Amino acid sequence: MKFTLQAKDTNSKARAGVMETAHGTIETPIFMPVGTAGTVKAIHQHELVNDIQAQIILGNTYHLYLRPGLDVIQKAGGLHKFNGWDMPILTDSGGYQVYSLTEVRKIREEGVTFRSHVDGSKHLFTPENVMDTQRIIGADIIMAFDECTPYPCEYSYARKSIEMTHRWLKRCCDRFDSTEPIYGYEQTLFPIVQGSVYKDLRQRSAEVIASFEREGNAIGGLSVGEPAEEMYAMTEVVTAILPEEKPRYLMGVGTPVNILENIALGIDMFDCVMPTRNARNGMLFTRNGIINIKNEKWKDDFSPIEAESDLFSDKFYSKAYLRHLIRSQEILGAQIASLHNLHFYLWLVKQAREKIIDGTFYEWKNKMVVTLAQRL
Ligand SMILES: CNc1nc2c(CC[C@H]3O[C@@H](OC)[C@H](OC)[C@@H]3O)c3nc(N)[nH]c(=O)c3cc2[nH]1
Repeated sequence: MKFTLQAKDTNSKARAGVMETAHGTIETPIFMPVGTAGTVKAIHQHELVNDIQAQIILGNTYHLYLRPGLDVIQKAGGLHKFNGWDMPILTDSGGYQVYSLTEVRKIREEGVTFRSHVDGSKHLFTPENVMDTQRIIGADIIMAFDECTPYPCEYSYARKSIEMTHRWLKRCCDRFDSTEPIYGYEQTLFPIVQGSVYKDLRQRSAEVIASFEREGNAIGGLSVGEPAEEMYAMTEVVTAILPEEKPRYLMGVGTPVNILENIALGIDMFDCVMPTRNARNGMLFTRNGIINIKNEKWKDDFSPIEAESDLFSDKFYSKAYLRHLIRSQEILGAQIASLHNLHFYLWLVKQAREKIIDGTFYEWKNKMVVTLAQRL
């Protein structure tokens, strides 16, 4: 996977670049719609490509391993063939899900045993078998098996945890580098920096991750409930150490404001369930601020969802109609709101990229973060 830096902001650490994968190119900064179980919830493939110009989507090892199962995905010829998305895919390793979705789990040096949240069956994830699983899924970018520490987390626990995450990373690299792609195209492994909210642990983890010299690097263990200032402080510490010429992926982030602030801190790639999950509950992100469409004030507002947007459904449907759909829990409500939010997130990072290239990012970012936080 090749990464070319195209522009760097002079007033911040923001940068614009392009990643080249076996399934196409990705222009950064980029937002990656989350398609946990092999689908971006409520969105059709042609909408992802044509309406919101998504460039890469996410899948998740934990979910896909449990359902539909690796046999189905392998028989299909990999996830791209299975869900018909012939552009780049990134899969997370499942480490986070094992901690966030399962009750009964044990973390050992060997790996993590857990019970499926689907049918209670028992499973073991190890650095080795999670690499094999991601080979079978066939994502272009795969993530190392790590421990995402909770927030808050004792310093002593976080210190022990990064050492295990680093030992697991070595096992991931050994396994990945000694196996071949199954479907004939190259895959890339990203390691993940941990260290909770402790500056010295973040520095140590970033140095160890950088020393593996992989083609891209991720920052984990954030967006787990810590205050935004802590997230920004840790990101700043880590981006000062991760190599400038490799893409940086901040996992699970975030709100539109989080994304702009972290672009300014040198992050290139983002993923978050907020645009789709919150859409289903009626929370719309717009260039003028946040709309809670369920609010009484939109009851007879027949103006378009977002008149300035170039998305057909933003102009075609009214706020009053979408409010009715969401309150009635109509499927169309989830579809319209999810497409709107994803379109907005992709528009926002595209705007950031263009401003970085034309040298106006910093002033634009400082104005936008005020506007985007407004409740309309
Ligand atoms: C939300 N905040 C957050 N997400 C995070 C994720 C992805 C969640 C993954 O789960 C699914 O979304 C819930 C997505 O999977 C498609 C995402 O990639 C993380 N993954 C790993 N391996 N390590 C981390 O330290 C980590 C931290 C996170 N913080």
